Amino acid sequence: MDIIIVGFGAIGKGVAKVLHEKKEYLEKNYEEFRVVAITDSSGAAVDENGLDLLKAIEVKEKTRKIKNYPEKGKEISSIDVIRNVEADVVVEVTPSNLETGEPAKTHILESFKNKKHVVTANKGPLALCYKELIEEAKKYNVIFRHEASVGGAMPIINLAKETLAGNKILSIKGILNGTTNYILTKMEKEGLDFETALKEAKELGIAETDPTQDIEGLDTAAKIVILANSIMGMNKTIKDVKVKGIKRITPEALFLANKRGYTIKLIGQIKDGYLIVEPMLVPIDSPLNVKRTLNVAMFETDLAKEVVVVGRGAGPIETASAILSDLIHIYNSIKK
Ligand SMILES: NC(=O)c1ccc[n+]([C@@H]2O[C@H](COP(=O)([O-])OP(=O)(O)OC[C@H]3O[C@@H](n4cnc5c(N)ncnc54)[C@H](O)[C@@H]3O)[C@@H](O)[C@H]2O)c1
Ligand SMILES: N[C@@H](CCO)C(=O)O
Ligand code: NA
Repeated sequence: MDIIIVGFGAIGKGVAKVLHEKKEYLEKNYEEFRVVAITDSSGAAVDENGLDLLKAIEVKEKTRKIKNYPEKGKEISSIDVIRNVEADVVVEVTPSNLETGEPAKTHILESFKNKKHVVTANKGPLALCYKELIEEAKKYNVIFRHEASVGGAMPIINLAKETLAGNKILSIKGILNGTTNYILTKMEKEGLDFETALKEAKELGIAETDPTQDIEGLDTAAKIVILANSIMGMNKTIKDVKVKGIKRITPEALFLANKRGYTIKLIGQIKDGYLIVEPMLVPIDSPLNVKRTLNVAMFETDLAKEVVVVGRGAGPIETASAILSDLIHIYNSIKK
């Protein structure tokens, strides 16, 4: 199966690393998953026989520009690669823009028009025009998967759509941002100051390209909009979310909360049609009290009753895990 990776930052490189590591596994159980093009803001590397993924990662890490890939690098836009390079699937992992959804929205719609399936981790277009994307995928008869867009490696979207199929999801409450959970945990457990904890999160490759999206709760807001629309049948946008971030939370506030048997977490919740993101007091022994980059989601359903999932919500390899599972789903759907 031939793949184009659009965006070659923390997640794009994570996908390349995982596809390289899992090469034998994939050939034995499915077929060769070849990356025939990789793009970033500088241009692209294109090889219809499949790029050398370790070389691509090395070029990006050394020169920050994938167009410097030897012989196969060129100055060409992602749109032209999507239009002109033969491939089965586009993996869209450019930065999430929560105002316009671009450039991802155009990349995704252009992929559909060119009969390419899409797997994305990008929250922008999903939070701003979910219905339009689903309708366009149907119109061009292509598969559109986005497990990585909420909770990273933590199974949540496909879990609700597949394993909990038939259930009515009555409410969802959880921690859906790894960066803020990492910062709150480091402040609480190690007394680290906010800026140092944020710097560490950036070094881990878990923060957004613009980390204010994490800190101000907008990343979590985008995710609960995606959940509301994709697994609860709503039609919401990010403007429907009441959002508060964690800027005001201090190590002292966490210490005081601990003294009373609580911690403080950035909670996103969807209940009775309302979408809210705010720091909340959480009992120390609550299933919501997960640490560092972990995410957690508590579903209330009509048949299965309460279901709680925990997993790593961010990180290049962890997020690539969700992208790989969506790629395998597409393989199983088109090649069998
Ligand atoms: N980092 C995580 O843990 C994580 C987890 C889940 C989802 N995501 C989402 O995955 C996406 C990528 O995140 P990241 O951490 O890799 O970001 P990043 O900033 O590390 O990388 C973004 C990449 O996109 C490229 N890019 C920017 N504009 C482009 C364009 N027009 N065409 C092609 N490439 C372009 C940049 O050159 C860079 O290579 C984001 O939407 C993010 O919200 C990230
Ligand atoms: N910056 C996001 C990445 C995962 O969407 C987080 O910290 O959870
Ligand atoms: Na997920």
